[in-house]
Order: sequence, then structure tokens, then C-alpha cells
Amino acid sequence: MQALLSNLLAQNRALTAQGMVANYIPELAKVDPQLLGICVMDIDNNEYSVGDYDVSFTIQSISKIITFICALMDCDFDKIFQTISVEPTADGFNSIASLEIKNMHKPLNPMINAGAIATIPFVQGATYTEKFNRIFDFMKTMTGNPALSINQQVYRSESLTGNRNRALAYYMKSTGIIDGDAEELLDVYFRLCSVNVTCKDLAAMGVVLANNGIVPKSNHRIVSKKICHIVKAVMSTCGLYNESGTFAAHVGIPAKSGVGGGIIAVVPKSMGIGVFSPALDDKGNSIAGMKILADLSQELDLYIY
Ligand SMILES: NC(=O)CC[C@H](N)C(=O)O
Repeated sequence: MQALLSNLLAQNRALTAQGMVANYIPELAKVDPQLLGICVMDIDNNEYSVGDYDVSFTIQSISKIITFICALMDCDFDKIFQTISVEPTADGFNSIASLEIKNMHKPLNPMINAGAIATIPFVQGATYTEKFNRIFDFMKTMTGNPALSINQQVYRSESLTGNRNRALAYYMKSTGIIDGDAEELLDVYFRLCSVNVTCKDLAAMGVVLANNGIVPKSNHRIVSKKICHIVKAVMSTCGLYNESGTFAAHVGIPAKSGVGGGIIAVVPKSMGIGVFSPALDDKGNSIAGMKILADLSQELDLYIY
């Protein structure tokens, strides 16, 4: 496995020159596009890491999985699904039009910006600070990494320039999808996107989902099987935004990307994978990351369909 991963990184390294790092968040524009890393953890506690697997990057939209899990743990499923659908989208991850034109103002799914912002209020906590702490603490539990921290530069950069996300939140306030203080809610969203993680952290989260909620290292259940099923299904259909269909066809495993360049992928009952390469395609997905996952899926016959 170690040799296979080394080969896949070498074969796909040239792809890091394609695409662009996310530059709509000024601080992300500074990230080195040549970084490339992967980590695989399986449910038998084997771990394989290659390349820049230990380099930190911001989790960005991959945090949407943790927010969704916390909401599903803390609130009736029905209540959540009355406000946020679980349908794929053909629009970009920060689309405003889809909120107005499609689906009666409901965000299409929790894996795009509008849906993630609307999911946060369902997480337990009397204040937004408490809701943030709940999600951040659970991120630490899922990764098994209590030292996770926020990248303050990226957080400030997102908070200063996140006008598209503000537009989404205020639009949803106007239609009653969210209520309360939109700025406080957005602040939770920006902070969650700015958490520093590595490929190892993503693989550790992924293997918990692969193992249907039981941490392989401790044998402790931290998420119900039912919630793991829902989350993996929504990752499969919505995890790469409006490129989820292509990814399902070519890679065939549940995954979630972020504009920091990370992708978490889950092979049910087998392994969690974290891959990182910051150069993105026009949909906001890591080009080399997707290709390495496609090759790995092909090599090991990982397709779930
Ligand atoms: N696709 C992403 O990773 C988007 C997250 C980013 N923080 C944003 O709100 O735009």
C-alpha cells in the first residue's frame, strides 16, 4: 500500500501545476500549489502516509460534515430536513440563485455553503459560542486530535471578505430559513472553515465513518450507524458540489472536498482517506486530489456501486 501511494503521488504530481489555489479568500491565495499528500487509515488500524501528509491546511467545506453530524445527533431528523434538503445541486457551492429559484428557498443540501450555514442553528448550544464549541470539540473527537486549532489569518481573511456567504445568510433570514443574529451565525461558519487539519486528521475522521461510527483505535462508538449512513449518502450525492456526479462515476466512493485543497474519502467497512493538493478546478475541487483518489479506487477496486 505504501508503495502504491508513493507511485500514485509521483504519477500525478504534474497535475499540481493545473488549476488554481482558491484566491477569492486572499489568505488562501498564498498557499503553495505544489503541496501534495495522502494518508490512508483502515479499520484494522493500519496507517499509510506519503508526501505532505503532515502539512496543515484549512478544512474549509469538509467541516460541513461535522456540522451535519452534530445537527443530526442533537436534533430530530425531521426538523432538520424540513429546513434543509438532501438533494444534489447543479450549481456552484456558493450559489445564491439556487436558493431563490429552486426548492422553495430551502438550501438544497448541507454540503454547500447555504445548507451548512442553515445547519449550524440545529446544533446544541444556547449561544452561537456554545454551538461553535460543540462542533469544534466533535471535530477533535472525530480526528482524535485534541490539538486542532484555528488558522487566525484565514479566519480573519474569510470574515473580512465573506460577502457572498453574508448574502446567503441574509437571504435565508429574509425567507425565514434562519433567524437570530446572522453575523454571529456567520462567525461560527467562518471559524469552522478555518480549522487547521492534515491528511492524517481527515483519514482519521474518514475511518470512523467507514466503521459506521466506531473509532477503530478505541472501539468506542461516537456516531450512530444511522447517522453514518445518512452522512455517507449525502457525501456521495453532494460532497463535491456540482461535480459530485462525475466523482461518483469516476471514483465511486463517498467524499467531501474543501477549497483549502483537502478531500476526505470513505471506503465503507474498510478505510478513511485524506488527500491534499491546493490547486483547484473551476468547481472548487482539488485536481490532483480527485485524480489520485480515482487511481486508488481503480487500483484497489473501491467502487461501492
Ligand atoms: N467550498 C468550500 O470549501 C467553501 C468554504 C469557504 N470557506 C467559503 O465559504 O466559501
